[in-house]
Amino acid sequence: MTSPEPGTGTHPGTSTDPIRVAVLGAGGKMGRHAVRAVTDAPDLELVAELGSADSLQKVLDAGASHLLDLTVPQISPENVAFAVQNGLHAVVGTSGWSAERRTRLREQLADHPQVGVLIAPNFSLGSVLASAFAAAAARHFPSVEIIEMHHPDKVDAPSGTAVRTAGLIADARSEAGVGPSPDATTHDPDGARGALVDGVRVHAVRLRGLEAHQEVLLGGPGEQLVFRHDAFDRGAYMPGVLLGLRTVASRPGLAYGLDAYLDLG
Ligand SMILES: NC(=O)C1=CN([C@@H]2O[C@H](COP(=O)(O)OP(=O)(O)OC[C@H]3O[C@@H](n4cnc5c(N)ncnc54)[C@H](OP(=O)(O)O)[C@@H]3O)[C@@H](O)[C@H]2O)C=CC1
Ligand SMILES: O=C(O)C1=N[C@H](C(=O)O)C[C@H](O)C1
Repeated sequence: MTSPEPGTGTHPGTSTDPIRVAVLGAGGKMGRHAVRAVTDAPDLELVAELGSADSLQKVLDAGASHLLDLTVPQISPENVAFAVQNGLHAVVGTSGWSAERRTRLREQLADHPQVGVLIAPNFSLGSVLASAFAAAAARHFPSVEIIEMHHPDKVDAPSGTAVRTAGLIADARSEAGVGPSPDATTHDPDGARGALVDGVRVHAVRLRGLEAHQEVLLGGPGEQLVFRHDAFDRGAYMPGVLLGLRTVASRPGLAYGLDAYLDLG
């Protein structure tokens, strides 16, 4: 009998071998937290730390079984394609994974049916729940808008979380047969109404002092419901990072959103 692949135990941490993790973007703000979290986890082993000057060959030389991508939107698809081609599972926190990029990745995965990839626009449990609750509520309100607020060093806009939330809202409304909000397309000659993502207005604030925050505003006649989530520290994402690393090998194919690994009822 062959021994199980690392990290494929029925329950997290039950396989005998540690999950061998290479962290890409290890010197970045997320990467530094992830390096600590992986090092501290008894069932995980940090085998490689890569920055922008490193060759991906370092991942293979280190014998990694899992790649954790916390880099930049321009390079992330290349990193994940490398993982898939080499039979490594990948957990991806980097933003910028558009529908086109996900389609291309699914095509790559078709040739490697044993490989699992998780693209998690947000690893924080609170954020995932807030987006799910907002999507469930959005079918009952005519108006819905998203305000995402981040530190000014963020390279992309709108945030991956806001794009994902808009997608969930659009799907929920479509399934309920209510369609996009009629209020999303009001007169907007100067672009002051924000980006239109899957039929949902998204406003991006970049402000010194902020970390990562999002509000989904739902409006109906005479009332407003607001779902707000605040991440004050990057530690908020680490339980989700570890859950992703422990689960991805047992979920071949592409999972988009950490909710795929959670029982949200
Ligand atoms: N999913 C989630 O829950 C979260 C996702 N994010 C996302 O994660 C990503 C990283 O965020 P953050 O840590 O704040 O960003 P940082 O700018 O702090 O870090 C990015 C890192 O990527 C590295 N990098 C760039 N190119 C490469 C490359 N080719 N190979 C390896 N490393 C590379 C940089 O290394 P170097 O310094 O050597 O150039 C840098 O250390 C962003 O897309 C962000 O939106 C952020 C928070 C939570
Ligand atoms: O860059 C960040 O900081 C964050 N990026 C992710 C995103 O784009 O949604 C997750 C979180 O919002 C923090």
